Amino acid sequence: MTQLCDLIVLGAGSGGLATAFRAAHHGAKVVLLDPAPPGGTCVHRGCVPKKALWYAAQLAQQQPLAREYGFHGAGGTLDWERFRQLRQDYVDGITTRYEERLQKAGIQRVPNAGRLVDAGTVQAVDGTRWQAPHVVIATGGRPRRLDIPGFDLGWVSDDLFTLRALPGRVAVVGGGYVAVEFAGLLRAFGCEVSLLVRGSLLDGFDAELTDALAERMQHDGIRMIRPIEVRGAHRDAQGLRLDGDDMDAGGPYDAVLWAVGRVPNTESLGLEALGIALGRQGHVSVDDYQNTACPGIYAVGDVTDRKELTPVAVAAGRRLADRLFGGEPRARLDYDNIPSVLFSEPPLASVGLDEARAREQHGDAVRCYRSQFTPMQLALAGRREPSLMKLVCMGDDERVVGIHALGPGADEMLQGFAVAMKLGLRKRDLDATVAIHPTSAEELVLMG
Ligand SMILES: Cc1cc2nc3c(=O)[nH]c(=O)nc-3n(C[C@H](O)[C@H](O)[C@H](O)COP(=O)(O)OP(=O)(O)OC[C@H]3O[C@@H](n4cnc5c(N)ncnc54)[C@H](O)[C@@H]3O)c2cc1C
Ligand SMILES: NC(=O)c1ccc[n+]([C@@H]2O[C@H](COP(=O)([O-])OP(=O)(O)OC[C@H]3O[C@@H](n4cnc5c(N)ncnc54)[C@H](O)[C@@H]3O)[C@@H](O)[C@H]2O)c1
Repeated sequence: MTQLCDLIVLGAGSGGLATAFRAAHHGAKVVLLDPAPPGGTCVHRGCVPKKALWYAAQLAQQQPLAREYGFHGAGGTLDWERFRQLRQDYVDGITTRYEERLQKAGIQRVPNAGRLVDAGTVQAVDGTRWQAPHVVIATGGRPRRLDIPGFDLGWVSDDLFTLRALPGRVAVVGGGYVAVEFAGLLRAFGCEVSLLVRGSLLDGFDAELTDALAERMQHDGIRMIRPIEVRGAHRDAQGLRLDGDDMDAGGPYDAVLWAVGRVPNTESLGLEALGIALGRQGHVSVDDYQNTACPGIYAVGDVTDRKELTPVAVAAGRRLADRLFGGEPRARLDYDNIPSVLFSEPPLASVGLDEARAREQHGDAVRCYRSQFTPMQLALAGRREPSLMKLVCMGDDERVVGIHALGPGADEMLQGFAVAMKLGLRKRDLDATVAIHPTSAEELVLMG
């Protein structure tokens, strides 16, 4: 028998949950399918457990600084198993709260994968069917696996969250968010880390800041091997070896982390039969309103080819539910100027255009301001570990089109500046703002 409802959501990750909750809030009868516990990548294999690792890494890094400040006996090694349990308890708490909220909101949760059998009908793997005028695809993605010999000898990011012990020597392959974050985290916990990068590091971020970050990572003991194309992996008596092109891939290693991007979960959804086009990498193509080519079917989050960030999936899902059920026919997410933070050491925060893209688009109308300084907390201990901040401005009235910050605190600093940019920030607005002293953030309003 086919059951009827107003909205079917495939996937209970960041995007699917946000869509379902907002639609239910507007009074829609919602069915939410996911074979996994609610939370998706962010809660179980992404942002949340990663940020827990980052907090622990920050504490590890504060210990030498405490000694430099004169603390005696500061320090100690991390009880990995205790920390792993704390992290898991925290994640379990989020999952439980989601389950309670879903029940309270009257959302029917189905612990099964689903696929579309026609435009408004979804079938779960056990054969149960639901029908609705609206179906949202929010099935997210998974780590990309390369078709090269020995790939299975290594880990992907999901595997790092189940580790019972840390490796000694580890190779991280990739140059994006996951590669750089995990290289930094593993290094902070004392692993010997090599980062093998095929092309540019952190494409899309401002090159001046990524160069500074690369320098800092090497200063912290991460061995950077680039440019290198890794063609496979094998094991010998000493450990794991990577097969590179002309360049020496280092090694032997105890572990390899493949961090070579992510692919969307779109294969078994029945989309092609409905005329829904998939992009080159398998993403669902959507318009500005999250509509696919098939009326009544929408997609949000990592399954689309937009920025793969939790707040993006959440915001797109909420806007979509407001449009379908909240009486806001023009509601849609503005994908411009989305801020993001890379939880490296130190963190790298960025919103808007980097200098290269700004110059591509606006030529000589671009003017950049920058400030390089050692934060007081580090300078006090005699360290020279500069932070770098940069404003990218455009036109005679110097509209701020990019803000980039690398340094301690950059992660918490950027959100407010991103609001200002959304409101049309000009350089003169920053000049007119009184600084907060002594902070690192004040540099952003004091650039000459
Ligand atoms: C290591 C790592 C760290 C990250 N850190 C950050 C960060 O710090 N900040 C940030 O903003 N973003 C971060 N991200 C990105 C963020 O996790 C994703 O952008 C976000 O989770 C995307 O949400 P989503 O709802 O689109 O998909 P997902 O969260 O992946 O959820 C998709 C859900 O769909 C389910 N599903 C799949 N197929 C089906 C089916 N056929 N039927 C029903 N259900 C199905 C899956 O089980 C899953 O639960 C990180 C990602 C990774 C991998
Ligand atoms: N802090 C955060 O907000 C955060 C953290 C992690 C992930 N994310 C999100 O998740 C997305 C995915 O992150 P990611 O790091 O998996 O992907 P990514 O797209 O950021 O980086 C993939 C990297 O793999 C490299 N690569 C691809 N194929 C390769 C190959 N065959 N050999 C060697 N290198 C190869 C690419 O050149 C690139 O450097 C990010 O784009 C980001 O949106 C966000």
